[in-house]
Amino acid sequence: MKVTVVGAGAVGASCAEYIAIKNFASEVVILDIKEGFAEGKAMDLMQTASLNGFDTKITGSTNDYTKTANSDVCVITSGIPRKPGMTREELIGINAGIVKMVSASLIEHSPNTIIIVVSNPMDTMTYLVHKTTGLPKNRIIGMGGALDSARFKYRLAEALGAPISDVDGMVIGGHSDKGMVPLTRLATRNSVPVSEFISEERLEQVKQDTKVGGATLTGLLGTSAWYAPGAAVSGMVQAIACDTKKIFPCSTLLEGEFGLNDLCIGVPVVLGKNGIESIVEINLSDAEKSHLEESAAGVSKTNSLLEL
Ligand SMILES: NC(=O)c1ccc[n+]([C@@H]2O[C@H](COP(=O)([O-])OP(=O)(O)OC[C@H]3O[C@@H](n4cnc5c(N)ncnc54)[C@H](O)[C@@H]3O)[C@@H](O)[C@H]2O)c1
Ligand SMILES: O=C(O)C[C@H](O)C(=O)O
Repeated sequence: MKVTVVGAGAVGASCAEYIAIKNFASEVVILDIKEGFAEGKAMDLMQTASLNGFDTKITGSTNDYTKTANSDVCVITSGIPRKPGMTREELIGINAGIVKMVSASLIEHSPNTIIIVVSNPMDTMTYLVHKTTGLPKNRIIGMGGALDSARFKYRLAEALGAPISDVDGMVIGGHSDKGMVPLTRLATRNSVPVSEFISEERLEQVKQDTKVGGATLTGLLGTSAWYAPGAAVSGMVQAIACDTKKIFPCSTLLEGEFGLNDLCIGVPVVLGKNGIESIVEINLSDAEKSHLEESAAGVSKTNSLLEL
């Protein structure tokens, strides 16, 4: 399994590190436009191999896409991150051009690749890759829900006073401060609905804290987060590499599923060797449906800013 990560910045390097540490890929290529940067990150990471016990070969490339040839999975993290006070949507102007150019270059050298889009605004960037590359829909996957769900579980565990491993939950909808739909009704502690343990008010607080998870970290760090994003991507790449058929909420092109059309937004999907193996159309309550529709309207509004 060969994986390319475009963007050797905070998120790209974290993706490469977690993929390598999990030791399921034979090769990871990191590519960046900044001279020598990807090569430096790759060398630094390779010098952790004997310490962390992995055999994945990591190499770097300064914008030379021939080095990425025949990648099975390509992860796009290139682009600017937000600063405190900004929304992800404000990044569209710069990131759309980068994502369009990068995805075309990747596909030129790896026509059979599966693409995972990370750059923000992620749902719109995923839609852009659909509109401009012609790759089949199962091979274009946006990463947002896996991260948002991890943050949801972190907040749930905090509220419950429980270990995170005892908690399960999922966030669907757009990867934006307003658009996330944490499914509190379906969240559990060891199979028991979390509503058995905490009040509606506390659960509402968990929901709100989850939705602004990225903004909270951006406020603390001065730029957006990277560890959990990298770990979330590595989990998705592993599911594809090992054909696990695990369910992740991912941004995918909807063609009638959940009553939505012509946009990419986070819904549960099965990930395996073909990328998105299927969309899992779970039953939503009326309130959840209307939150997902509102979220979709927000994503479509951002999509309309694309010059297609
Ligand atoms: N979807 C998510 O859940 C999620 C999570 C975290 C970050 N992000 C997004 O990921 C992106 C990257 O964040 P970061 O913190 O790593 O930023 P960063 O600035 O640390 O890294 C971005 C890298 O992209 C490189 N780059 C820019 N243009 C390029 C091009 N044309 N070709 C190759 N490389 C190029 C830059 O040189 C830089 O090294 C941002 O848009 C951020 O909002 C998304
Ligand atoms: O918050 C951001 O802008 C980055 C990313 O989308 C995140 O959720 O961490």
